[in-house]
Amino acid sequence: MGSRGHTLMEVGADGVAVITIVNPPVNSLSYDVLRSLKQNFDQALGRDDVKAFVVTGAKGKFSGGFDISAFGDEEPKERPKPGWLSIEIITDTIEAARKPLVAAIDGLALGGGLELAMACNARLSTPTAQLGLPELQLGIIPGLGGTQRLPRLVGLAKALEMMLTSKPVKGKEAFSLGLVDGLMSPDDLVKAARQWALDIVGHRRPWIASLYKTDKLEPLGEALEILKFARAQARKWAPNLQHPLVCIDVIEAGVVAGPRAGLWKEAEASEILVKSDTCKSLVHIFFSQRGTSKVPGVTDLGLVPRNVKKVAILGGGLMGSGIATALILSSYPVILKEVNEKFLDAGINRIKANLQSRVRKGKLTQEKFEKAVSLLEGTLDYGSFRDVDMVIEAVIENVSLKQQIFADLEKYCPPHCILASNTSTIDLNLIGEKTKSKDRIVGAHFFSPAHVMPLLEIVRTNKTSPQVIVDLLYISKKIKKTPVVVGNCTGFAVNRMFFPYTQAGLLLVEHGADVYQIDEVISKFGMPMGPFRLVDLVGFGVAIATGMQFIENFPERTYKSMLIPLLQEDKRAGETTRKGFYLYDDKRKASPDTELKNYIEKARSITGVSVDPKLVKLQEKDIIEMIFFPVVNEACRVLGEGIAVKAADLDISSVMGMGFPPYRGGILFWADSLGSKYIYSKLEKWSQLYGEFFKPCANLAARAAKGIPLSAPLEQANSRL
Ligand SMILES: C[C@H](O)CC(=O)SCCNC(=O)CCNC(=O)[C@H](O)C(C)(C)COP(=O)(O)OP(=O)(O)OC[C@H]1O[C@@H](n2cnc3c(N)ncnc32)[C@H](O)[C@@H]1OP(=O)(O)O
Repeated sequence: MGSRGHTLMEVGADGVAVITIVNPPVNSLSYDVLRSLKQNFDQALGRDDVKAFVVTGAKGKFSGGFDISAFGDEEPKERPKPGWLSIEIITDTIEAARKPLVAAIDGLALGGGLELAMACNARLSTPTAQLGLPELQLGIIPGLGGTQRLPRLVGLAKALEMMLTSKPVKGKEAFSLGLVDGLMSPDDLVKAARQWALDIVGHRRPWIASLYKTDKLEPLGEALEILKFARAQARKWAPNLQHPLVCIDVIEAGVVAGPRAGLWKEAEASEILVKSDTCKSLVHIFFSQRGTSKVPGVTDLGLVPRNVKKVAILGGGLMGSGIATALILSSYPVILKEVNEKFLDAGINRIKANLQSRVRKGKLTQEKFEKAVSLLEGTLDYGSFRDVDMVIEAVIENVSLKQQIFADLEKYCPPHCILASNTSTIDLNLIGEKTKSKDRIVGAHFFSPAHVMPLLEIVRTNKTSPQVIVDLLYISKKIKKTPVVVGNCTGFAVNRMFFPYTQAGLLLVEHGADVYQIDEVISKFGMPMGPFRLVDLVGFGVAIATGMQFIENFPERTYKSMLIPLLQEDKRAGETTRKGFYLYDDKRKASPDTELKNYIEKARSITGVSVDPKLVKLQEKDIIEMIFFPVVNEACRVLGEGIAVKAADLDISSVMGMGFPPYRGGILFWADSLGSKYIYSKLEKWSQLYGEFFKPCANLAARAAKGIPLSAPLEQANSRL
């Protein structure tokens, strides 16, 4: 690989050496950049005409932090021992230099970027720059002194909050916290930083080494209490993760034994964490999330997204109103169409309620609320569809209704208008059957609640034009969703992969496993909720309707249980009826129901299944495998059929669509950590014991036979067969 960035140094007549980090797109700190920085620095330290330094980043960005793609470099020659970077370079060379340094921060200073800035003797930033230490999101801790310097600049409580939540602060807040010393406009930034540096030289401003500041640190007793509280929070928020606790330990070492001891502990812990499975998984998620918008044959054609100025939404129900909320929040004018005044009012009120809830949580100002509402217009006919650029249909899942709607849309919308459906299961070719506009029909499958959930499944048929996909990819970025482009099939990628999730649960329960134990184990694994709590939330009406789709399309591998229909017969249809697999109180808190066993017995007698003693006494590991391996199996099918472009897209879909724990890297990344052979052999065994539902698919079987990872590209798997 070629050079990964460098720094540029320019020495002015004023005696200030300005070092600029140049490594597009985010000026990350690669080893090349760090080496170049050190060279510049060493050189200028020896020059008599240099009195002081300013460090800044090219093109309005200070630095996005250490180069994440270099995490995997096993033993780079540049990293001879722990602490080489953070102690020898950042602390003993830069912070301890005989000439002062000022950081000029525009755009962003994240992770190692902010850590470098904190080692400078002062920091100036623009009011909108983002400053933060998001390392925990990657399974590591700040490793260039951030755990030591941030608490000394902003106090322990705030520093812990910033590190544990990974959330950056804006320049303006950073100034009020004491993290930066002055705010400047982007145009004045470097000039002001030069002057600041000269002022330090001339003793007109203090020469501060952040590492030894103590005025912001809380007194020891209080500090220990804060750390204790943070530990309790970290255990509660992320019970499966070690590194937040390691971060707190490292911070504590600095507070108790002094910052140098803290630096050493930080360096040693970083060395271990960067090699951990958690870090590898989270780095995989970081790059995979950015990779979903690179679609071969679509985004490599040089197409430019068209300007979508106005969107129409059909249907103001839960989905339609959520989608409208997401769009107006991102400044898209929206027309909401309903069939009568009553439904239209209800839809508009739902949208307003979505926005108001944001205002209440402090996430939206009243002014922005009003602006968003002003972008919304209600209608009962197609009259105003003349100038819309995109329509999203979000009516009930009824094929003939949708066919009629799309035929109407073709008549009333301009010929360039994108015709999208939010269907979660129905074949798009069927929906567009009565039109001649198949090239502009596309699926825009949002997840409920649409204004909150981060995933957008973009479904293309073999007729959808690449331009339409490019347009939708752009819109998804604008409305802050992660897009994943998938092919057309029953359930598309997410619902199809996860339909065995509930089914596996039902199969286990009919064979004697316990509903509540399954949910508990699966939650502990890291899912937001187990299969039974989830189906209660979704509601049995929807669950049965989608179940029917799967029975129709994949009869051989659908486990047919009567348990949910039996419960529904008794008006137990999930959370909305206060009874499903759980009982719900006024506050929607779920508790187990002793009556459930009667229904299970009845279901068992209908299916003719008897209790299997082995499945009554399942270990945690068995439950996890029996619930998730069928999901992995379906993911392999989706991949094998080309419904998903690459395995990483399914990892992102599982994390963002279903809440699969990101620190396990997504469904297939996790599966690969166990091995295709192992998963195959388990599924094969269960399929003999419990039927076709578990039968490994051809793609999985082929990979297991050759020992190829499930995430390896398809050509690789095929070519070696
Ligand atoms: C030792 C130290 O303590 C360890 C560290 O510093 S770890 C790194 C800490 N820094 C971070 O976690 C920041 C990570 N980056 C981000 O959050 C976001 O990329 C950002 C806010 C900087 C920019 O966001 P945005 O403008 O939406 O652009 P985004 O698409 O995310 O990134 C642009 C490109 O830069 C890459 N990139 C961003 N940050 C990177 C980094 N730190 N290292 C390597 N590549 C990076 C992305 O992969 C993407 O590449 P692509 O164009 O090939 O897909």
